[in-house]
Amino acid sequence: MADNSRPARPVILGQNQYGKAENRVVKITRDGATHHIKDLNVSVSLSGDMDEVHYSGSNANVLPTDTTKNTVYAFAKEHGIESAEQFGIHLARHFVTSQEPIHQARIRIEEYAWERIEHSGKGAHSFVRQGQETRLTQITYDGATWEVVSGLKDLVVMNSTDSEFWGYAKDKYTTLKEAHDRILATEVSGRWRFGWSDDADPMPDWEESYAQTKRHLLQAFAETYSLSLQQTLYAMGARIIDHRGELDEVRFSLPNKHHFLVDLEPFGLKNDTADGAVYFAADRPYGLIEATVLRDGREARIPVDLTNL
Ligand SMILES: O=c1[nH]c(=O)c2[nH]c(=O)[nH]c2[nH]1
Repeated sequence: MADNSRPARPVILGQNQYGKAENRVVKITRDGATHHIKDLNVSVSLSGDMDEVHYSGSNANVLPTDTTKNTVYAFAKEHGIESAEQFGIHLARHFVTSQEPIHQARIRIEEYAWERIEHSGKGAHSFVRQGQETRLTQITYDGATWEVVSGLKDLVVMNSTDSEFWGYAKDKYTTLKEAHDRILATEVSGRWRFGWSDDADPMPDWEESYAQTKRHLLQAFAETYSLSLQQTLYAMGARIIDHRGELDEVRFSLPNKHHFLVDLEPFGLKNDTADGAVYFAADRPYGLIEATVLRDGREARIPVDLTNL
């Protein structure tokens, strides 16, 4: 039998800690048609009487990192998230007081702030992530003709309801459950091409055009009851083409930022969308939905791959 006892070597274990890092937890609280959101990235790090797992591999003192992850999601559902500080204090106290070998818990939390999208539709469940998007433009001139393509990237938006996805094609590899109430979130990358091409014609008001195009995009996102991200994309593009006569073409690349309902049944907790739920915000893989929306009769010139622009 292998001798796993502490080797007689002039070597000792120094500081050590362990836990589950970057638990992406999104808690929606429903107050009638008004939703509130808490979006956290929670990292748990525990330390204490952990010599044996390092020296001999005995796991007797090790609360699995998987358990620390489950605790984060279960606490979000059971106790809610009032503030990152309150949530972190609650978790740290739990680990230190419930597991004798754990002497110290360090909980690090990043919180992502969301603002409401003001719009004239019903409900208050549409949000835009705080922080500026990056505004973009590309100008091409051959001495006679101008081409101006502007746009933005890194604009993160979410609807916490009014999104479904069902009735899709199925084959033997399909496992996705149909969704009748899901979160729809994306990080918008969009480009729009101006019709203006000739110095003899009046130039568009570039600043006003950007502000209004962004506004229409956000409002279409907020006001569209979505059966797919494809439908929402088209609604955003169509609204821009309808309202902004200076633009001929819009192209969007929309990653579907999946939010999965966490299964809390094993802990006796019901987690369904109807009364405010806890989600795991996945970062990859992600669906990627891309399309061009054109003014009828105009040519599509924005490159298919927006990273080339
Ligand atoms: O809005 C969506 N469109 C899809 O094409 C798709 N595919 C998928 O798995 N989920 C979704 N959601």
